[in-house]
Amino acid sequence: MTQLKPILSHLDSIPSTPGKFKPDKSSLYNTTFNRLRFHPSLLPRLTLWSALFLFLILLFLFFSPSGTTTAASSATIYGGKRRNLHTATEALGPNWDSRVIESARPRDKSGFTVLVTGAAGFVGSHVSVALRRRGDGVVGLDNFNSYYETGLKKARKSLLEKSDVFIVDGDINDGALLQKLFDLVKFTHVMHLAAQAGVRYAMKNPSSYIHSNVNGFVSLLEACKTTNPQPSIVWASSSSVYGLNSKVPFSEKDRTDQPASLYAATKKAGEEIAHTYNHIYGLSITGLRFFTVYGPWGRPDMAYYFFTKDILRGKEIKIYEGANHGTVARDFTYIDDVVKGCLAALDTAQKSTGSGGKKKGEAQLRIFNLGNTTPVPIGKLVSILEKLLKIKAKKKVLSMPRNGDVPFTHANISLAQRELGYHPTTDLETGLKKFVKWYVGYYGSKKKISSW
Ligand SMILES: O=C(O)[C@H]1O[C@H](OP(=O)(O)OP(=O)(O)OC[C@H]2O[C@@H](n3ccc(=O)[nH]c3=O)[C@H](O)[C@@H]2O)[C@H](O)[C@@H](O)[C@@H]1O
Repeated sequence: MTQLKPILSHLDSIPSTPGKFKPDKSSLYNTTFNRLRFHPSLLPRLTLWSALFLFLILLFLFFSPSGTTTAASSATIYGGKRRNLHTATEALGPNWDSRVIESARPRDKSGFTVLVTGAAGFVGSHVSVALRRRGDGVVGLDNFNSYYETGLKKARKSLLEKSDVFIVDGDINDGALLQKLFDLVKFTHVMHLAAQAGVRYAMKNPSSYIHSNVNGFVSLLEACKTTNPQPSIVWASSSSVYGLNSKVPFSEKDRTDQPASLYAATKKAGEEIAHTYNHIYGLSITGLRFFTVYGPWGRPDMAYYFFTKDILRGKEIKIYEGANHGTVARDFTYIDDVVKGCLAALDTAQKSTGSGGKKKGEAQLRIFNLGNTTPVPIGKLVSILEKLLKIKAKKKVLSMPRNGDVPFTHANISLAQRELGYHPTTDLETGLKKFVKWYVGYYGSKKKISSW
């Protein structure tokens, strides 16, 4: 197979990292010296004391936490990498503020100005491009963490730059950075897609879920609530909130109090937190429950993605089955359909009602399923991939481990159909065909991939 070009050549970077806060090392001891009158007999003692004093200062600067006492840190969330979140403006890159302002500018006055968190992520990059294409102003925010290959996130960022979308390299937990962004730009909307995703990884790194999906969300809502005017917020919840719910298809009215994973629990917590901020501060908030979103520029931690990789490399793949050899199935939803749902949610979002951190009236609070309504067994997913890749997979069928996975998902989308005009049109085979085409183009020829 010949090498194929990435199919999303419309998608876009400025490397910049929140740097360390530089303490003002002003000469604290100068005044002491000036007050002393010189006497020759004082010289040795003076030298000794000054040296000691200087040593103590250096010792303090060396061992004190980098930054001020207010500097938050996301230390050890990812592989022990310490990252100071207190933002030094200069560390955001040259002319970052003018780049933010430029990127935020809509093509015409009726356009939105949207802050997209998680803009270097799978859904975030697609939504950012779609918004920019129709003329909205878009500023991205992403911490480029190493949960999966950062090269892929950087490649998405480069594509976004080609569409004139600037991504700020920063964390939603960094309140000082959010403040700077909200001071610079009057965002009409926030599309909050930054999250710690993945169901099974929650057993390996639980704190990363609390950090991003709970603390991070609250940090963002705090910034939104105080800014004036308050933006309308649309954010990514998850089908996983239905957990052990057995009533199908899943409707927004069904119970969501039996999460099967910590990931699901943090998304459910997000929905409750959204309720609180809507209730107290008048923020207009719409949550979208995504159902296993897949497609080009997808997430390498998801089954369809690493199955493709492993089939191409001739590596065995594990296919889970439920109790009594029950079928495990997912309501796989193609990225373009989800993007349409996200844009429709932004378009129908009412304004927030609060100002100056105070509620002025009731505000909109919504939740929608964004699924495909056609659950597909995992075995079928694999056979479609085999057909598209023209390679027989080495399969191992085993009982689903107790890892947070749920046996099936199936969306009832009538609410989103009615209120958002959401009509998904892509079946799994069509969507996977586009994914495989992209995958081979992105990673190289089949021959090259299998020799990794
Ligand atoms: O829609 C959602 O709410 C969720 O969809 C996905 O979660 P999931 O549906 O579990 O997607 P995958 O991790 O790609 O798993 C898909 C299916 O493959 C199965 N699987 C996974 C891994 C494996 O080795 N073998 C296997 O059969 C899983 O049990 C599951 O049924 C995303 O990873 C979540 O971030 C998202 O919130």
